[in-house]
Amino acid sequence: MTDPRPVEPVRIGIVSISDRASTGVYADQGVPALQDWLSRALINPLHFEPRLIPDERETIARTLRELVDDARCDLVLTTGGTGPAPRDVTPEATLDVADREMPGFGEQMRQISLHFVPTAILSRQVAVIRGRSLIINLPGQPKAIAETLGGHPAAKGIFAAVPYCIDLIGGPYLETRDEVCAAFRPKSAQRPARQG
Ligand SMILES: Nc1ncnc2c1ncn2[C@@H]1O[C@H](COP(=O)(O)OP(=O)(O)OP(=O)(O)O)[C@@H](O)[C@H]1O
Ligand SMILES: Nc1nc2c(c(=O)[nH]1)N[C@H]1C(S)=C(S)[C@@H](COP(=O)(O)O)O[C@H]1N2
Repeated sequence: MTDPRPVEPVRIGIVSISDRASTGVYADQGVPALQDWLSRALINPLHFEPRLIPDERETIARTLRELVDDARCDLVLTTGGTGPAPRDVTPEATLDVADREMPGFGEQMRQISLHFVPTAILSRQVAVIRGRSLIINLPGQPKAIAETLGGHPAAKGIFAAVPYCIDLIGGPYLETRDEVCAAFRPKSAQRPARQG
């Protein structure tokens, strides 16, 4: 049996949080790296809402509220500002806008990242739900984006759990390309395969 329903469009907020990239000291690689990975992983038509902002708690929280409440994003990914330096405040700002915490994402990202760098434990990244949107922090190193979303042979990437999480909070049905990211859903939540 094939699924006759059209692939649902998805709205994704992408927030690069960097003092230096946002003031032009270096070119931002966060937004392009996130857009590249998501465009390869997802079959759905994607609408991106990109933002490049400094490491300021109020600015980060305001941006996240705007992306969820006004731009109606189903998913928001941030990159940067998760470490222990005094200006790293992304997790605090994310918790400021949270309805609920999703601790498994941060736990799994640190597990994955330990297969790449011993300093993985320095990332305080969190994930939360606000309304019907999932917000996830990723580390600032541009290479950490593909590492945490896609994973390592020894540790599954976190994106595998994102589609089912978005189902459960009432968002669109995310469909992935298995060669980039094999999403996992319980059998009862799976739709029939697509033709072709
Ligand atoms: N948006 C970005 N674009 C390109 N490289 C970045 C970006 N964000 C971080 N990096 C790189 O990853 C490193 C670690 O990221 P982190 O978020 O800790 O930045 P930082 O040292 O606080 O500096 P800044 O906030 O000015 O980017 C940075 O020092 C930089 O080399
Ligand atoms: N997958 C992955 N995770 C990673 C890293 C990385 O290069 N790859 N860098 C680590 C380092 S060095 C730090 S300081 C923390 C926090 O980074 P951030 O402040 O850029 O968010 O993320 C860690 N997690």
